Amino acid sequence: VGHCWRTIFRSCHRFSSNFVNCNLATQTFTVFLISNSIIHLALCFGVLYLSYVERARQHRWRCSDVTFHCSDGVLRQQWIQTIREQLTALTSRPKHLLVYINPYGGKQQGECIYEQKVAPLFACASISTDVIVTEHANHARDHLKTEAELKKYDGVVCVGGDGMFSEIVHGLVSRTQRDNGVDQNSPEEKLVPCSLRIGIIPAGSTDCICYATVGINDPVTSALHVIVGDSQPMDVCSVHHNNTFLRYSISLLGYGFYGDVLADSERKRWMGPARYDFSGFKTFLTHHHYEGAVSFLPATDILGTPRDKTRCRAGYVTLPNLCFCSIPEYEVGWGVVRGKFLAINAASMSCACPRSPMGLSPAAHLADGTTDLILVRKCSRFNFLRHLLRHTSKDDQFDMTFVEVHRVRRFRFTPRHCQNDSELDLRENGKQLFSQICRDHPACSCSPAYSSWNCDGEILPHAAIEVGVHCQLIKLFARGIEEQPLFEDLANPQCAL
Ligand SMILES: CCCCCCCCCCCCC/C=C/[C@@H](O)[C@H](CO)NC(=O)CCCCCCCCCCCCCCC
Ligand SMILES: Nc1ncnc2c1ncn2[C@@H]1O[C@H](COP(=O)(O)OP(=O)(O)OP(=O)(O)O)[C@@H](O)[C@H]1O
Ligand SMILES: [Ca+2]
Repeated sequence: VGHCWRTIFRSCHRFSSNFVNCNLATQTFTVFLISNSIIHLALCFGVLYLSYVERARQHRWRCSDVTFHCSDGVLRQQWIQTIREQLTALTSRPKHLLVYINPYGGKQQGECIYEQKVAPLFACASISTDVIVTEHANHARDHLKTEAELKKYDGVVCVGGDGMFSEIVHGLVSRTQRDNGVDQNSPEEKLVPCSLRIGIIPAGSTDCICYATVGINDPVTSALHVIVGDSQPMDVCSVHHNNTFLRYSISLLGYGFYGDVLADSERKRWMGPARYDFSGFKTFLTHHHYEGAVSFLPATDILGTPRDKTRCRAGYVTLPNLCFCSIPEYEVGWGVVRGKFLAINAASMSCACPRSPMGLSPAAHLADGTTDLILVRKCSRFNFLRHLLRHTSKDDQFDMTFVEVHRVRRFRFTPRHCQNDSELDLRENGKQLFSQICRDHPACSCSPAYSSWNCDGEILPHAAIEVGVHCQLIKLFARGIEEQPLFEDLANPQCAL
């Protein structure tokens, strides 16, 4: 027994000092905290094997093993029973998951990443899975919307990028609204939150949702967040045009620069993730601006502003905002900005990604019911480059005379020249007109009348849109970015999950 305790205590530092509370006189003990980290327990010839989650550098999590020897059979049984009881008490952990793999996302490694890195971990944690490798775009969305037997599952996992995640969100949100008789076409309707959590195994080009909710794009780390049953609520924006539902957005709604980058990059999918840099460079040189009016409802009843130095981190709790405000009621508080813009961006979360580790709006929150509306007015190429460059450092990209940022609950955009339903025709005519003019004056610097909205990596068919934020409509298997412990501290008790 003495040897057993020594082994345990030698291992304690890896979990927590509270790992074992032992009374040697009565030989009673309790195990706590550690159970959060354990993902597998096995007994073989009197030896107890535990697999557990351990933190590594830069928000990475890894799976490790520890072995306990105990010659006392009764004590051994007590240990196993206690740990099993603790594990059973962890009801937030998923047991059965529905997994969708996009074999064509990012560098087309989705299937390989899942088979080699994720499936073995799920098996080790006794999680059963139904796996669907998608055969075409919107396969996962339509399956979730109409066919999937959702009652069988504790969560849905997607292996792919932001586009694949967006499919899952559209499938789940639409299904939930249909099941609850909610009309998605009404912009004022309060949507019903989805009950199933979503896991993202990053295998795309940007993977911004994963990066901004976990802190790193690493399939093993994301799989471990699913296994331990983390839960991170997230805001979702609904986008409408003339009382018709268009799409949901979770990360970026971008008109002008990011719309044009996406439109150009879609034609270069064969380039893989590098297409964004190529199209980004090209769009930067093109330097188009767009005219229009942005009206918005500022979020006045919240703590924090987009210019704060605070960041949305794990453990930051926001109460769900129960008032999804109907437009007429709040018409009074709306502000309007008119002008010529290089970019109009709405970031419902930081949009941090490897290209921009702090993101488009570093202080944005994942689940506060607001989106940060960033307006970049027409300026010189040099100034726009300065603004873009600040996304790659800690400098404040909003501290420039041509940039303004508002934390809002709703907003509308109306492009200049926009007239009701004929907007699309105008868009086409506008393009023709523009190309005609530019053929006639090749050196002119005029811009086309319309850009496109980049809605989480999808192009929207209308320029005039109305957007509302739905607070905490979905939940992810994540916990937000954790404050990073020093590497020396990783073996410290405070580092228990
Ligand atoms: C000078 C370097 C400046 C770098 C500035 C980088 C800022 C990058 C901010 C990225 C924000 C991504 C937000 C996430 C959006 C996702 O829902 C969506 C779907 O995956 N991804 C994109 O639309 C993909 C959007 C990808 C946009 C890439 C833009 C690259 C710009 C490059 C400009 C080069 C100018 C060089 C001049 C010499
Ligand atoms: N089997 C498939 N064949 C073709 N397209 C698919 C298939 N499955 C999913 N898709 C579509 O592929 C698009 C891109 O996928 P995904 O988001 O996984 O990768 P990505 O675009 O490289 O990454 P990111 O969105 O992070 O930039 C998605 O919009 C999705 O609808
Ligand atoms: Ca938000």
